[in-house]
Order: sequence, then C-alpha cells, then structure tokens
Amino acid sequence: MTPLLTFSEAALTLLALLMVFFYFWKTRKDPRYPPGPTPIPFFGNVLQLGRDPSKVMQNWADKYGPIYSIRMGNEDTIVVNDSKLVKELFSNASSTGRPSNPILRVFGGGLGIVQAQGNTWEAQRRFTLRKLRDVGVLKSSIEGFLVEEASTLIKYLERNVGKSISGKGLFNGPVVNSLWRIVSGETNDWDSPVKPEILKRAENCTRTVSSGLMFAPFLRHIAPGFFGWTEWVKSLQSYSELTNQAIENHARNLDPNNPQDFIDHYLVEMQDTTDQSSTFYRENGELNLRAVAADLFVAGSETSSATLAFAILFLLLNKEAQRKAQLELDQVVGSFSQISLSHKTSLPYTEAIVLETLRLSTIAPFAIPHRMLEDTMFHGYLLPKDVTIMSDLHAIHHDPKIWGPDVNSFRPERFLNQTETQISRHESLISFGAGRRSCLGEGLAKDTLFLFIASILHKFNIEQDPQNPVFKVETQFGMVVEPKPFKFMVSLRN
Ligand code: HEM
Repeated sequence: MTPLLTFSEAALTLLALLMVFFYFWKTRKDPRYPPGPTPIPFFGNVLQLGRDPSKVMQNWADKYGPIYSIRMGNEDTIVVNDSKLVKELFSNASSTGRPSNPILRVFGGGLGIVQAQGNTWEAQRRFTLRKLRDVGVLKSSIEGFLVEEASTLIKYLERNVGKSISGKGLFNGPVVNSLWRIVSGETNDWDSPVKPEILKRAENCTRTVSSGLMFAPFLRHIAPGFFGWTEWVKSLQSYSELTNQAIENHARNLDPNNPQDFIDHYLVEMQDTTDQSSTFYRENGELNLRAVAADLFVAGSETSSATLAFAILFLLLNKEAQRKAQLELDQVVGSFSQISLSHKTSLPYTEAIVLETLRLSTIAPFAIPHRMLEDTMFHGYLLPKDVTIMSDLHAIHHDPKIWGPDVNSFRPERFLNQTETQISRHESLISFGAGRRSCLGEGLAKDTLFLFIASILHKFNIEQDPQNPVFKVETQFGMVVEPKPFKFMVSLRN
C-alpha cells in the first residue's frame, strides 16, 4: 500500500501543526481575560476586519459585549465600546500608557504628549493645556486667528460662487494656518496660487494618518513605498525642519517679557527652569518642544479639517438643517456682522450641527490606543499590564440603543432640548476621548468648527454641483476617517 503522505510531507504537516500549537500555547490567556473572536497565527484578527472595520467591530460588540479582546497582528488588544466604561477606565492612572506604535514613534520618539508617558507626558500636557486654555495673551490671540481664518475662507468661497468646489481638502489651508500661527506666530497665505511650504508638508504628513498603515505597521516592512511609510518618514522630517527653523528664530529674538506664541511661551518656561531633572530643562526641553509642536500639528490638523469636510457633506444633503441654522443666524447675528465666539451660546442650532457632525462622522473611530501600565481588574475582567486598549468611539456613536433608530441620520435636533432653544449635552458623545488622556485641543477644535460652519452658513447656501451630484455620504477608512472626494457649490444668500 502506498503511504498517504511522503516523509517530507508528513514532516512539514507535523511542523505546521507544532507551530499552530506553539502559537496557541504562547497566546493562551488567563480565564479572566475578556472573550473575543479567535485569532489566527501571525495576523491575529486583522484579516477579519475587512474593508469596513467599524462594521465588523460593531458585530463583535453585539456578540461579546462592552469589553472584548482581539489580536492586531501580534498585539493583544482589548476593545471597550461603552461610553461610561471608557470614561471610568481612562480616568484610572493605570490606563494612561501608550503602545509603542512604530508609525507614531517616528515623531516625538516618546517625548512630547501623544506618544509620551509618565512624567514627561504629564508635565508637557499640563503646560500645553494651560497655554491653550488659560485666558491670557495666547488664548485671546487664538480667537483672533480663528476669526481671521474664517474670513479668508469666506473670501475664497465668494470668489468661487457658482463654481465647482472640492469638499475634501477645502479646510486644510485655514486649519493648518491657524495651528501654525498658534505654534509659531507666522502666517501664510494659503489662498495664494503658490501653496505655502507648511501646508504642503502638513498635507503630506496627514496622508499617512488617514491610511491603514497606523493599524498594521508591519506593512512598512513589506512594501514601504506602496504603504506610505517612506513618504511618512520623509514628510515628518521635512515638517520637523520647519519647526526647528522656527524654534531657532524664536530663540534668537525672544523677549521673555512679551511672549507672542506657543514657542515663545515654551522658551520662557525653559529659561525659568533650573531643575535639571525637569522635562523643560535645556536640551531636554528643546527636544520636548519639537515633539509638542509636531503633536499639536499632527493631532490637530487632519482631525479638524476632516470634520469640517463632513459638516459640508452632511449640510449639502440636509437642506432643512441649513435653513434652520440660517434662520437662527439671521435673528442673532443679523445680515452684516461678523460671527464671533461670543455668539456661540445664542446659536444652539448651529452648535447642535457641530455636535451632530462630530457624532455621525466620528473621524477618530478608535481614538488613539492606550496601554495598561499594570495588571488591573475591571468589571470582572483582567486587563493585563502592557495590553493595548482601544475605545471604539464609532460603535458608541452609532449604537441605536443609545441614539435611537435614526442613528445613521444627520439630525442636529437630538442635541437640543424639546423647545430647541438650548443645547442638551449627551454623555455618550465622546469624540475627543475621555479621562486623563482626552484630547487637549477639544476647546480649540470646537471653536474652529463652530466659527467656520457658522460663517459659511451665514453667508452662503451649500448646494449640489449639477455635474457631480452627491447622493450619499461615502467615507475613506483610516486612523482619521475622511469623506471620499466630493464636489459642491455655494450661492450667496443675500
Ligand atoms: C475635530 C477635531 C479633533 C478630534 C475629533 C480629536 C480627537 C482626539 C482623540 C479621540 C484623542 C485621543 C484621546 C485618547 O487618547 O483617548 C485626541 C488626542 C489628542 N488631541 Fe485631539 N482631536 C481633535 C482636534 C485636536 C486639536 C485641534 C489639537 C491641538 C491643537 C489636538 C491635540 C491632541 C493631542 C495633543 C492629543 C493627545 C493627548 C494625550 O495623549 O494626552 N486635537 N484627540
């Protein structure tokens, strides 16, 4: 009788079985570890995520509950998809680590804010937050920058009335420019025929933020050019060149009694620091300043401009929401005045548009992953030290049990009280994350969204481009979700 397998086939089969056995033995879990879909060797659950990871993860949430586990390649990951649990877990100091993502590590190298942990993260975050929030020179000039950028945007749209306008990328110029002004005090004419260098370099960086490379960093070893790794490294280096130049110029001309922008404020803090162990001390301070400048830019630019592009798209498809906001704007602001942040509290419908845009678009569907710093028991589950924690903001913002059967519709009224005269906050809206590492640009981002959206609706109707009509919202998945390219037109209201 002929044997079923040759000796070498049998040896290979045995080897493969041994490898699979070894994989499952190595990755076996404590019985208190959260349940989840079965991973396969090397890829974990990555291949199951398919083209629409948010949908697949919503199904896993339905099946395994608010806390479940997956494997992203060789990284154990626990997903939390309940807003109360996210808030509770992320308020705990043991959840404030960051996994070492090789893509994000390129900028900052563990310094600054986004990728930093421990003392460095705490000190840099506290300082930056204070400068962005405190009423003072920087805070009041930020308001002025935003109003100026909004008015440049309006002039750009006025010149393009009746013409086809590309929705994606429309807001890169004003958003990047306002961030660059806050950081460096320098301003650029993004509306000029020659694109400013800072805008070119920022746009190159953000292409990777919205690519799949963030979720599957191993792809950079397979085809670095194809998956955007080469461009990411190059564009971050060229962006760093600009920040380094700006820091050198600021250091040369610094007037410590009259700091003008974020770099000035930071340099003054460095001058005042005598404690050699401080993250602001001399060389350490300079390296952290470079990292923070990159953090503010990378975390702030694509997120804000993608959300604004979604707002245009939602409004394009919702004439009634435009009409209601315009009625409110006419009553409160009148036809001629310029919109300012002081109008915000009197424009609840416009603010509700901002909140509904943040919910429905959820441009950061899984926020930024955290890492557990120690073994922690949480609602009966073991969250082991070093495990990655992902908050599934998309699932939270698209759960019909929370938002009702029209969860996928754009309905700003869900953020208003019954008489539609006041904003009613919703505890499940956590677009900026929650807890100790929540977004430190939340206030700035909300001000930017409000001012830009209100200024556009005050002046224009957002309309279909008859040559390129849009029938539905289509998105492009990434660490930052964007709308697929679309066209629209504006017409003057008066
Ligand atoms: C619509 C706009 C924005 C959205 C939706 C957004 C959302 C987020 C989210 C979900 C996180 C992760 C929170 C976590 O780790 O759990 C985050 C972190 C962060 N964001 Fe934003 N963001 C926006 C705009 C901005 C702006 C304008 C800035 C700065 C100028 C900024 C700076 C940061 C920084 C520095 C972090 C890291 C915080 C830390 O690690 O402690 N973001 N953001």
